[in-house]
Amino acid sequence: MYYIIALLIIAADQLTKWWIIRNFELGEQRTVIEGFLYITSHRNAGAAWGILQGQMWFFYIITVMVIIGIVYYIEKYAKDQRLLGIALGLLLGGAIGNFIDRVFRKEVVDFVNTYIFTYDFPIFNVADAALCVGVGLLLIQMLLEGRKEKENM
Ligand SMILES: CCC[C@@H]1OC(=O)[C@@H](C)C[C@H](C)CCCCC(=O)CCC[C@@H](CC)/C=C\C=C(/COC)CC[C@@H](O)[C@@H](O)C[C@H](O)CNC1=O
Repeated sequence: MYYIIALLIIAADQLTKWWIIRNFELGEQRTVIEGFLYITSHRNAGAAWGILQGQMWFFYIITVMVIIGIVYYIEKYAKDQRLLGIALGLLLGGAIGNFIDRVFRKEVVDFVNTYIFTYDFPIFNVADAALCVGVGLLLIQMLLEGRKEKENM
């Protein structure tokens, strides 16, 4: 079930990246919301904030470990915990989405360019957004889990 979430994320991620590559010159920018949201065709051969540029083997190893860990957790724990399953599905989709880029393109296609309170946030893509939402949901799940344990004490 949660694999469907991952598949939807991968499809949305790869479709948007494909659309960007077909319709945008590298570096081309189009305004969506003046001063807040732009679409900018960008490439990143590293991880968040462009760290570890070109370290593809490192990314392959980390991503494969992340994917194995997520599938293990889905099989073991997400049967009865919906929020956990959704978070893991988002993380799985995001990790695979960027993994596909790294394997076939040796770099990740980014295009969402937001200025959050004038801070030029790094340009990201659907896969990154899914990863971040997944991380956020995991944190919420852990907080809820912690509270439940306290109540049961
Ligand atoms: C989101 C994880 C980044 C993603 O990790 C992945 O692929 C995973 C599955 C594989 C990595 C090799 C391992 C994780 C490295 C951890 C990391 O990097 C610190 C994460 C902080 C994060 C909190 C969760 C903040 C937010 C950042 C950004 C996302 O904002 C929405 C900026 C994204 C832009 O710099 C964009 O150029 C990035 C480019 O698309 C490649 N993306 C990746 O490497």
